[in-house]
Amino acid sequence: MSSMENIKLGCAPIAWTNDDMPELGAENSFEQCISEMALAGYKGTEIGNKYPKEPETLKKFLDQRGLEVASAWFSAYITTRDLKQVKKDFLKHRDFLHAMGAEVIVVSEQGGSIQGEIETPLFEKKPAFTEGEWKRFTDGLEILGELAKEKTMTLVYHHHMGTCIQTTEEIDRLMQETDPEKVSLLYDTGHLVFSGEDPLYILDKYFDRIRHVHFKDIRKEVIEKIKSEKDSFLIGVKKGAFTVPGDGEIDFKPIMTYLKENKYKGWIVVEAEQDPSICNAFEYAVKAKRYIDNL
Ligand SMILES: O=C1C[C@@H](O)[C@H](O)[C@@H](O)C1=O
Ligand SMILES: [Co+2]
Repeated sequence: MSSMENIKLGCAPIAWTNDDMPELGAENSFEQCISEMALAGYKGTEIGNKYPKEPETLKKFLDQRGLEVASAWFSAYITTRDLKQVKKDFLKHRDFLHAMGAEVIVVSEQGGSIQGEIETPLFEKKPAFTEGEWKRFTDGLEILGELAKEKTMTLVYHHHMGTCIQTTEEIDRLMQETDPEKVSLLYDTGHLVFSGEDPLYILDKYFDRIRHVHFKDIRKEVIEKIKSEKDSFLIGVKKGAFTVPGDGEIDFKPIMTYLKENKYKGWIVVEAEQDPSICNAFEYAVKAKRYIDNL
């Protein structure tokens, strides 16, 4: 028996205005973004730079459009900054998400990350943790996971291109060396396929730890070019590496079937950063919604 009963479909604002490169979609306003998400039929959103920072204000805007907050990204610097400061920043983020009614907190370690470096080649300069950094990272992440649990929330770790947790081996090690009670996994189809990983293998292996899903597709020919031209992650995004489900290379049918048959409970967030002046955010949000509804 497959079921959509426990799955909520959300949309990320990154297609309207890109948080990593705010010049992409600078012309799109917050209200346009959330109105178009709601019009396209989504039930929730993640949080972008243009969203109001005050929970009551944000709630009012979202309630008017029938949208909930699914989660929001937290850049952790466990391996490079004082843990006291990391915890302080995380608590602020946690409490904001809690006030917004979210149940999961997206975390990505940015110590050593090259994802924001526009001139650094993505594949050639991929970072890796030293043995010491692995220990510092997993210990620190479990501490953040405990802080999430204090509010009955779940830390979901976002594997990501250009970071030290990108490949199957790195995800395996992270899963092995952290307590499932403290660290869960965010499953992002686009990042897995971009990196050359098998998304169904990861889904099946870690289904019990996956508590949040990002659906994004890739354009294979663009990724081949990024590799041959030694582009950075950000240049790759500008060139159109990512697109919405149904518009690229990934077959979402077996992924969706797996999630439904195994009664995945939580959010699936359509997240496809690309240049909105080339690929209109509303048009692509509608395209993704139709494709997913038909799966
Ligand atoms: O979840 C995400 C958040 C973005 O800021 C990030 O760069 C993107 O690729 C992603 O998957
Ligand atoms: Co993502």
